[in-house]
Amino acid sequence: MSIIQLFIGFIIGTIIYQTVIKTLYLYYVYKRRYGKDIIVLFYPVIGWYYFVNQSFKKYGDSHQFYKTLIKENPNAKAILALSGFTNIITIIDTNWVKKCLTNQHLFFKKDGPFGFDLLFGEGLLFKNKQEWKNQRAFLQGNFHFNALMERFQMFKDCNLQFCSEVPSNGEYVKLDYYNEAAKVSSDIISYSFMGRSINEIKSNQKSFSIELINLVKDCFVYRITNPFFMIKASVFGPRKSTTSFNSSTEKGLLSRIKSINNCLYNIIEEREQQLKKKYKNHNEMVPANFLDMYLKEIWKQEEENKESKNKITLTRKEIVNQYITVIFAGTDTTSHLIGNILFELSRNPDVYQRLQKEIDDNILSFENMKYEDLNNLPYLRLVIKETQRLYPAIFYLFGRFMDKSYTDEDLFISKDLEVQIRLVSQQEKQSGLFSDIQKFNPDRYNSTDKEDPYDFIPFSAGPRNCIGQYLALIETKVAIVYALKKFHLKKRDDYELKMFQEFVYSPVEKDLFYIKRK
Ligand code: HEM
Repeated sequence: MSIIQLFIGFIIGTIIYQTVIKTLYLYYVYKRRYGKDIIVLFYPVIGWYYFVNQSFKKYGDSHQFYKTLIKENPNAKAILALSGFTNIITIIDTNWVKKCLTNQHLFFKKDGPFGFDLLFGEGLLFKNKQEWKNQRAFLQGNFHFNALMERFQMFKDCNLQFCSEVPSNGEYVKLDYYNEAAKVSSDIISYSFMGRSINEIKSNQKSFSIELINLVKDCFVYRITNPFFMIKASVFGPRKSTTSFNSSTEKGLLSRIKSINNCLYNIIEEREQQLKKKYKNHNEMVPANFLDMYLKEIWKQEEENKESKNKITLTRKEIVNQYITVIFAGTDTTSHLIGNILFELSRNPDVYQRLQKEIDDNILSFENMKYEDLNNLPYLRLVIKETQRLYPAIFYLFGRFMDKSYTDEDLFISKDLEVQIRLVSQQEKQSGLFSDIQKFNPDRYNSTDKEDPYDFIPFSAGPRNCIGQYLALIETKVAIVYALKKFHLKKRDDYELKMFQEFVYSPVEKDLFYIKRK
C-alpha cells in the first residue's frame, strides 16, 4: 500500500470515526440520560452554516431556525448537533449556562477563525488557564471606570466624525450608520491602545483598522464556510491547518495577515525607540496608552533579566495579538449596538421623544457634557438593554473544550463535545417579562418581575466576561447623546429588516433610517 493510499485511508477513517461512530455514541448517552430535554440535530459535512443560510433565505433571519426550535421546545436544556465534522453541545438552560460560566476554568478555547493563532494566539480572547489569568490581571485596570473617565474627552472627540458627511442644508439623507459608528469605535480603541498616530498608517491600501476588521471577518467566514478547510481542520486541528496545504485563497489571507502584523511590529519598534530616547530607565516612564504600558513591562523584565537571569515572559507578539484582539472584539460589537439603538428610535416615536427629553433635561450641550452626566440618564440605560435583547451582537460564546468530562447531579458534558454557551435564552420562551418579545419596549426592564440575571447576558458573565463592557457602554451613551443633540432621525418605510450572523448578528441593510443635521 502506497503512502498516498495510507494517507487517504487515514482521512476517511478519521471522518467516519468523527461523524458516525462518535456521534452515535454521544447521542445514545445523551438521549438515555435526558430524553426530550435534549434536541438532536444532524448537519454532517455541510455544517450548521448551511442551515443558517437556509434560515436566512426562508425567513430573512439567519437565526429564525434556532429561535423557532427553542420556542417549540421550551423545556429543552441543550442542543446536541453534528456540525460539519464536529459534535457540538449548545447549552440553553439558564442554570446550565450559569454552571458553565462560573466554572470557566474547566473549559478552554482552541479553535477560532482561519489564522487565529497568527492574529490572536497570544491575546486575551484565546488564552487559557494561568496565562489567561495573568493577562487579564495586567489589562484589567485600563477598563475600570477611573481609567475610562480619564479618556472621556477622547471618547467625545472621536464622535465628532459620526455622520460628518450629512449636509448642513437641512435635508434628510441615508447613510451606513453601522460603518459610521465603527469608525468611532475603532478609533476609540486604537487611540487607547496605540495613541493617535496609528491613524496615519495604511495596510493593503485601506485604513489600517478597517483593513484589520475586514481581514478578521474574512478569516471567520472562511473558517465556517469552506469545506476544504473544515476537512483539514478536523484532521490536523485548526492551528496546523492554517499553515499546511494552503489553497490560493488561504495564501491571500496569510499574506494580508503578514502585512498587518508587519505594520504593527514597526509601530511597536518605533515607539520603543522614542521611549528609550526620552527616558533613562523604565521607572521614569509614564505610560500614555496600553502600548506604553506593555513596553514599560518589557523594559522592566529586560532590566531584571540582566541581573537575575529571569525569563522574559512578555513578548512583542503578545502586544500585536492583544491589539488585534481588542480591535476585533470591541469594534463591530459596539458599533452595531449604537446603530441598532438609532434604528429603533427612528421607528418608535414615543421612546425617541422620551429619550430626547431625558438627554435635553440633563445635558445642556454635548461640548460641555461631563462623565458624571451619563449617570443621569436612566432611560437610556433601559433603551440600551432592550436593544441588546432584540439584537444580541453575540448569540454564542466561542467554542469551549475540556480536558475531562464535567459531571454533577444535574449536568453532564462529555469531553468529546465542543461546548457552545448561548447568551440569549429566555426571550424565545415567551414567559413573564418577555410575553411581547418582538416589541421594542425598554420599560419591560422597569418591571417588578424578576428576571434571572443569567437569562440574558450580552457581555457574558462570570470571571471570563467581557473586559470591555464598561468601555462599550460609555462609548454607546456618548454616541447616542451626540446623535440626539446633533441630528434628527426619521423612519424609513421602504426597508425590509433582514438579520444575518457574520461575526456579529446584524441587519443586512445598513441605511435603515433617515438622518438630518439640526
Ligand atoms: C456591545 C459591545 C460588546 C459586546 C456585546 C461584547 C461581548 C463580549 C462577549 C460575549 C465576550 C465573551 C466571549 C467569549 O468568552 O467567548 C467578550 C469578551 C471580550 N471582549 Fe467584549 N463585547 C463588547 C465590547 C467590547 C469592547 C469595547 C472591548 C475592548 C475594547 C471588548 C473586548 C473583549 C475581550 C478582550 C474579551 C475577552 C475577555 C476574556 O476572555 O477574558 N469587548 N465580549
